[in-house]
Amino acid sequence: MVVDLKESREKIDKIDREITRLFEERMEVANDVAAYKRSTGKKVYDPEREQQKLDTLRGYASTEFNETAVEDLFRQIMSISRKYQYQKLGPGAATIPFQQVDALDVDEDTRVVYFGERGAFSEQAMLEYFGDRITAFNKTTFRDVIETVANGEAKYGVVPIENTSTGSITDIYDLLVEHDITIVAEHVVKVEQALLGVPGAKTEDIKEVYSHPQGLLQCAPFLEEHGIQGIEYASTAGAAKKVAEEKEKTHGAIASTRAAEVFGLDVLQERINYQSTNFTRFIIISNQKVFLKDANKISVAFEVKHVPGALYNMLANFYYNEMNLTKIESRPLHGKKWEYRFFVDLEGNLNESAVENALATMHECASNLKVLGNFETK
Ligand SMILES: C=C(O[C@@H]1C=C(C(=O)O)C=C[C@H]1O)C(=O)O
Repeated sequence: MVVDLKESREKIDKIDREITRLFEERMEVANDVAAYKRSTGKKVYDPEREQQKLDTLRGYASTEFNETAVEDLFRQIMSISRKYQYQKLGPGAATIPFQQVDALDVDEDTRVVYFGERGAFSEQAMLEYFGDRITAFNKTTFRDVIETVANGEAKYGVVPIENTSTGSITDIYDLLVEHDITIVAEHVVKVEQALLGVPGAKTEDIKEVYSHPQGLLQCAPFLEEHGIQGIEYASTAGAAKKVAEEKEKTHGAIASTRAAEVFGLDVLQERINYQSTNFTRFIIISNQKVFLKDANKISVAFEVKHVPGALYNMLANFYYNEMNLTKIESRPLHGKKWEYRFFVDLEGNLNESAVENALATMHECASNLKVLGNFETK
């Protein structure tokens, strides 16, 4: 005979009430443990003890399904217990080698390196973020920008990391883990492409345009409509420079209106990109591990073992600590076939106990965990 639903639910209600009572009793004990740890300076997280507990509890389960389920359940319970302990201990319980600052250290002598040529969108991002009271210079490859910051030749660097139309700029992700640098800020630029030509030229004169492949793609309908041939070039601002040097009336460039100013070109037509929501996110990097007090996004990189559940357990740290995951990206690990490094963006500030808790546990679940930065996103 089938048991009545009402009857089953009443049973479940009773069991759940008992589980809640026991859970609260357990948390009371965790409070005692926190007090003990505070007085002895012992670390909150004890992975050996947790592993022993999981093994023992699995042994109590009567089916294979329940073995996994019990492990899953107690991973969560212990994570919550740790989160509670970190809260009781207050900030600084987990050691994160980042220093909070009220503002970034910037003055007229501060050297800032940006990617690309003058007039590039990276330069625009830099000027919008820092203003012009800095000492700016450029490097034409991502690697050079990153190395210039890593070795201290520049205090800050500005590079693109993501575009709304084309996605992540993966080279930057790889370079971020290769060097000891930190993301200290981000800045989003609305990318508006313009048709530039030599002074006096008209749109009808243009037969060929130079631009970065992205620029050509973003303006493809315009080029087709006007019967203009697109030719790929290293960067948008570089294309503007080339057109200015050639002084050929039939040659144009797709670049920013700023590039026109820089290289003395005319803006023949503004906003020729067909997608109006064309934004690029730039990051400001530093070789100092600092974060601003209003920082609300954390970027981390990590690797996990090539075993079932490895990524699940890693991501569970965020869920258990109520950290909203806003982006995940994976990049191939060199020398390891079909294995990946993960890049995750999370909402949070390094001062929060939930974040400290998550990071302390993440260190145990992953290898080569690197906090790439904690910065403000608007
Ligand atoms: C409660 C403790 O702190 C942490 C939480 C645990 C738990 O909830 O069982 C176990 C080990 C520690 O990582 C403890 O050290 O016993």
